[in-house]
Parts: sequence; C-alpha cells; structure tokens
Amino acid sequence: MSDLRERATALDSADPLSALRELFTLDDTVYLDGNSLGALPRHVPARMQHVITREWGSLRIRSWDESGWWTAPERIGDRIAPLVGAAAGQIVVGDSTSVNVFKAVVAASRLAGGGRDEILVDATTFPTDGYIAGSAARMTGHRVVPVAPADVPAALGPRTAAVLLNHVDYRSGRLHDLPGLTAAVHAAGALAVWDLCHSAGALPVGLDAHRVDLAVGCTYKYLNGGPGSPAYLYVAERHQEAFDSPLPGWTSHADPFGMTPGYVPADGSVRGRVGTPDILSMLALEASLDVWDGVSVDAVRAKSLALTDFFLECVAAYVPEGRVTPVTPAAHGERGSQVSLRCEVPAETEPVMRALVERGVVGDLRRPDILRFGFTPLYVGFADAERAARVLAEVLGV
Ligand SMILES: Cc1ncc(COP(=O)(O)O)c(C=O)c1O
Ligand SMILES: Nc1c(O)cccc1C(=O)C[C@H](N)C(=O)O
Repeated sequence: MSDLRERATALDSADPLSALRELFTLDDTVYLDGNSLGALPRHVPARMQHVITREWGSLRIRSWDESGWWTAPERIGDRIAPLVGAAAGQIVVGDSTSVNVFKAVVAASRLAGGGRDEILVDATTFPTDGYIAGSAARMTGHRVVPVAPADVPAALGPRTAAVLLNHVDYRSGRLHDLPGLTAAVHAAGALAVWDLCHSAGALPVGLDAHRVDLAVGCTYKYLNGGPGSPAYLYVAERHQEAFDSPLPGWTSHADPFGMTPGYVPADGSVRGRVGTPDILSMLALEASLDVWDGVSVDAVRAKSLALTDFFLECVAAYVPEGRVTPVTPAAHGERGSQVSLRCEVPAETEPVMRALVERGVVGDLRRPDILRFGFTPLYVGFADAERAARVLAEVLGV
C-alpha cells in the first residue's frame, strides 16, 4: 500500500501540469466530479466583480459595445476552438447543449437534402440528445433510428441524413472513434454531428482534421465555465453558407439593429446565435478559459491517461476482486477521462458514494449501479487518485 503512495508522490513531482492546481479554488477534498461541474478558477470572482460593478453597474448599456458584450459569443467561441481542434470563426457560444443539439440536428438534416429520411442517434446517449433529436425528427419529417455507436457503419445507408453521436459516453466513460465514424458517415453521404460534452478539455478532438460537420458541447465540465455556463455550436466553415438555423433569432441576423421584418442570416459562426447572450455566465466562462493559456491538450491527455491508469491500478490493488468492476475500457484509445465502476451489489451504489463524499472523495453515481470518477488533469493529481481508491476500499469495508 505504501508503495502506491510513494509512486503517487513521485508521479506528482514529475507532473508538468501540477502547478495548475494552484489556479483553482480547491480544499482538502479529492474532487473527481469535474466531468459534471468543473472547479472554480481562483481569478474568476474578481473578474466577475469587475463585470458587475463596472461594466453593468457603471457603464450599463454602453457595455454592449465598450466592454465587448455584443461580440462575446464569437470571441469566446474562438477561445474554445483550439481546444477542440477548430480554426477560428466556426464556433459560437450560447444557449444550452440541448438547444444546440436541436439547431445542429435540424440544420444537418436540412444540409443533407431531400430523399434522406433517417437520423441515426447514439442509442446509449445522454438522454437529452435523444429527446431533442426525437422532437427535431418529428418536425422535419425524419425518422430516428437508435443505434449503438459501434453499429453505426452497418446502419448507414442511402436514407441516412445525419448521425448524432457522443464522443465520450457519460455513463461508461468510453471514447468513441470520432475519426473512423465520421469517415463512415461521409462515405454514406450523410453528416456527422458530435456531442463533445465529455471530451472537450480532456482530450484532443480534431474537429477540422477529421472533417466533422457539426458539433455541440457544454462548458461547465472540463472547461470549468461554471454552473449552467453556456454551451457552444461548431459549424464547419464549408457548411456555413448553407447552414439554415431552425432558431433564427434576431442576434443571428446580418443587421440585427436594422430590425427589419425579413430575416437575412449573418455570415459565419454568428448565424448560430439565437437571442440575447447570457452575459454574466458567458463572461465567467471567458475568464475561466484563462487557465488554458500555454497548456497543450496533448499534455492534458497524457496526464489524463496516466491518472486513470493509476487509479485503476490502485482500485485493483486495494479493493478485493468482484466488489466493483471497471466498465470504462482499459484500452487508451477507448477511454475518456473518467473511470466508471459497476458495483457488484447495485443497492450499495448510493450508500457507497454517500460514504465516499462524507470522507472527502467526491464522485457521483448513475443509477442503478455505476460509480463515476472524473479526472480533470488541470487540478487532479496522482495522490488524489491513490486516496480515492484507498477510501473506496475502506468504505466497502475491506
Ligand atoms: C453528453 C451530454 N449532452 C448533453 C448534456 C446536457 O446539456 P445541457 O444541460 O447543457 O442542455 C449533458 C450533461 O448535462 C451531457 O453529458
Ligand atoms: N448539467 C448538469 C446539471 O445541471 C446538474 C447536475 C448534473 C449535470 C450534468 O452535467 C450531468 C452530466 N451531463 C452527466 O454526465 O451525467
């Protein structure tokens, strides 16, 4: 046991990202829930104090121009772009992920043209994507076909208009093959829409390199934007001119202050906007993105894999075989940045997670039997991973 503690200390000392933890407001807790709500970067409260007192309190309406409020959705989109492998001008920030799924699915089915009446949807998806895709399909006259990601190539055909997939599965932590599946979707003449909620900020995505058509994601997990921080929509540059938003609000108009009755869409990523941006949340997100200055996503991925490997090793060493079973794949190419453990006795899942939280190890659970541990490489260390596994073994009464 002390061997693993010593290894954790050595791994933390050699970790090139270890200093970043100081940028966050954290206590003695082992925080392994950054895949649900990222931690608060220390400098954000002062920045928000300025936004509220100076920009809102003193400048008031002038801030739409003078404080850059009006252009924040595109500006912050361009800050997120390098983190997901996109060139500038293709991402706009705003609305929730659910709303962006709606925009993306409807727009993709319109881009696919007539004669294609099926939308394939990840059968294991986070529920909101399936609910929204189902409603979108009813409105556009398409039919939703639920398909497990691995079965997508076999399900594609001349009727497929679009495919909605998750890059990393929220429950199992499985990483899906974005390059391979996108290529298969294109070979069938359809469009690929990816949900990046559980991958952006944790691993390289390569949106442009893999010619993804549209993508959405949230910013409150590995991007640490804060509770309910706005989501984003990526529309590849080659689709922007034909992108036909199902929610063409006035802020996506070419001349929003012309206030004319006829809708003329703006060019570029602005076309994905809807209504007035949620400025306070948006500017908290913008400030929080400062922690990425000088940080490479490749380095984050290397640490994420090392952390999850080490946690799995500690669980195997401390917890007797059979009490919990990892459902997150062991293969690096199939693993996101979380480890999900299935409890042998489903009824133990809730009391086990409650006991972990009481002992300062914060993960979460997904019913009926999954304990989830998210590893945010910017602020989680190897000693955290070792302690979490050790406390898990204690809680299981080993
Ligand atoms: C994969 C995935 N998609 C969508 C959502 C929901 O997004 P929102 O609540 O921002 O609409 C979540 C998490 O809440 C998620 O994990
Ligand atoms: N978005 C959330 C929320 O508003 C409250 C509680 C949890 C969440 C989540 O993000 C859940 C998350 N998408 C999941 O992976 O289960």
